[in-house]
Order: sequence, then structure tokens, then C-alpha cells
Amino acid sequence: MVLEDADKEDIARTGGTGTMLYRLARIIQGGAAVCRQITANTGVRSGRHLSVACQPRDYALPNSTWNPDTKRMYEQLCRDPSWRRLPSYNTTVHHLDGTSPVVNRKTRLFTRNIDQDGVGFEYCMFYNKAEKRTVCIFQPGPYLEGPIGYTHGGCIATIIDATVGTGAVYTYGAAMTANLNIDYRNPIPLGSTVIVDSRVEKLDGRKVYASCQVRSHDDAVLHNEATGEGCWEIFIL
Ligand SMILES: CCCCCCCCCC(=O)SCCNC(=O)CCNC(=O)[C@H](O)C(C)(C)COP(=O)(O)OP(=O)(O)OC[C@H]1O[C@@H](n2cnc3c(N)ncnc32)[C@H](O)[C@@H]1OP(=O)(O)O
Repeated sequence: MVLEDADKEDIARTGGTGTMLYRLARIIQGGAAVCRQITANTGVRSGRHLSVACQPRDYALPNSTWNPDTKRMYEQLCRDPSWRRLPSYNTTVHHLDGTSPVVNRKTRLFTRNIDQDGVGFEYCMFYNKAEKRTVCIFQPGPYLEGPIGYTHGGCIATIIDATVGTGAVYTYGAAMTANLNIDYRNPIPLGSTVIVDSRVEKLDGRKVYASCQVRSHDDAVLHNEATGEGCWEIFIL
């Protein structure tokens, strides 16, 4: 068994039980264990939780940089029992069970790679299981500029991909984006609040089909329309 640096540091810190179990599960079960952890966290299928090393920061909670529209939308969805607030961590690993034993990794989730609040991707997501819908309240910060004062198209594609992907994963389990088509209708002002509203349309064999719209918080402006296709149950770690 080959240990990575992060694993060695983890073993020194925790006594090693979590990491050893984690890696053993990966090796013995050829990755199926990791898929089960993802689906356990997403509630799609039952699975096992391994050791708890530390509680990472949940970035999807309000902070002082949220504008009144972002806060209002957040509180509105928190009050509605048909929507489940999703936590958000700065590595995909932490999403496996929310408290992964693998810590001190050098990688970061792209949308959570800036430490300062409010300047990059400021967002939180909610999932509606009955409707297979995922919405993201997105407040693009000043470091996401493309045209002067407006959000870069690549950042818009990123948040659409993240939202559609989250919906696919919470609905069906591990998947990867195969195709994403985006129409850019109206630019998104930096610092404004938009709603990325995605729906899983169907599963056909291994393929997941989804649609998405990005609208201003007051529904007055349609910013983007998108469709996506993903391949389900890809082993991603
Ligand atoms: C709705 C979106 C859900 C996404 C959830 C994931 C959230 C994470 C978001 C990401 O950022 S993922 C990172 C960006 N994506 C990638 O890097 C994926 C790179 N591409 C691949 O790894 C492979 O091409 C892929 C896994 C997508 C497919 O390879 P496979 O070898 O597993 O599948 P295969 O080629 O046998 O095709 C399986 C099915 O997908 C279809 N397919 C493959 N490429 C496609 C494509 N580009 N567009 C549409 N369909 C595609 C293919 O026709 C076939 O359909 P059928 O089953 O109906 O025959």
C-alpha cells in the first residue's frame, strides 16, 4: 500500500485509523466504497461512514459579504420544507461524508479556492428531491470579472456545471459532465444575486439529462439557459 504525504500527515495526527480504513476500503473494494460514501452523503443510497477527523468549514452559510437579496433568498428557501440546504466544503473529498479522514490535502475545489469571503464564487445550494431540482443562490464577486462590471462567461459556466452536477449527483449518485450547452442571454452584474435553477430531466442508461436557467433574484431577467448531459456512476476518485 502506497501512502501519500497527506495520508502520512493524517496518520501522525489521528493515529492513522481513519486513513488506514479509508484506503483499505478503496483498495479492497476497488473504488466501490468511495462511490458508496458519496451516495451515503447524498442520501441516494445507503452506505457506510468512515472515521471522523475534523469538521471542515461549511461555506454555504451566510457571511457579512452577502447582500440583502442573497440573504433573503437564502432565508426563504431555508423556511421551505421542500428544499434541503446543502453544505459546501472546499474540497470534494470533504463531501464524501462531510467529515472525511483525508485532511491536509493540497487540492481545492475550484469554486471555493479563494479564502477571502465575497470576492469570488459566493453561493449556496438547495435540493428539492421530489422535483429533482437544485437551485444555487449565486452572488458573483469582483474577482470573477469578464466584461467591465460583469461576470466572466467561464465563471457562469462553472456555477451552472456545479449546480447541474450537484443535482445529478444528489439524484442518481456519482457522475461526470459529458456535455454542457449554454446560451448567454443577458450579462450578470458583479455583486448581484442570481438564481441558478436546474432540474434533472431523465436518466437513460448511463446518461443523465439536465436543464438549467439562470435568472435574476426578482425573476425580471433571464441571464442564461443551459442543457447538460452527464455519465452516471463514474468512479471519480
Ligand atoms: C447532467 C450533468 C451531470 C454531471 C455531474 C458531475 C458533476 C461534476 C462536474 C464536473 O466538472 S465533471 C469534470 C468535467 N468533465 C469531464 O472531465 C469528463 C471527461 N469525459 C469523460 O471522462 C468521458 O468522456 C465520460 C465519462 C463523459 C464518458 O466516457 P465513458 O467511457 O464512461 O462513456 P462512453 O464513451 O462509453 O459513453 C457513455 C455514454 O455517454 C455518451 N457520451 C459520451 N460522451 C458524450 C458527450 N460528450 N456528450 C454527450 N454524450 C456523451 C455516449 O454516447 C454513451 O451514451 P449511450 O450509453 O447512450 O450509448
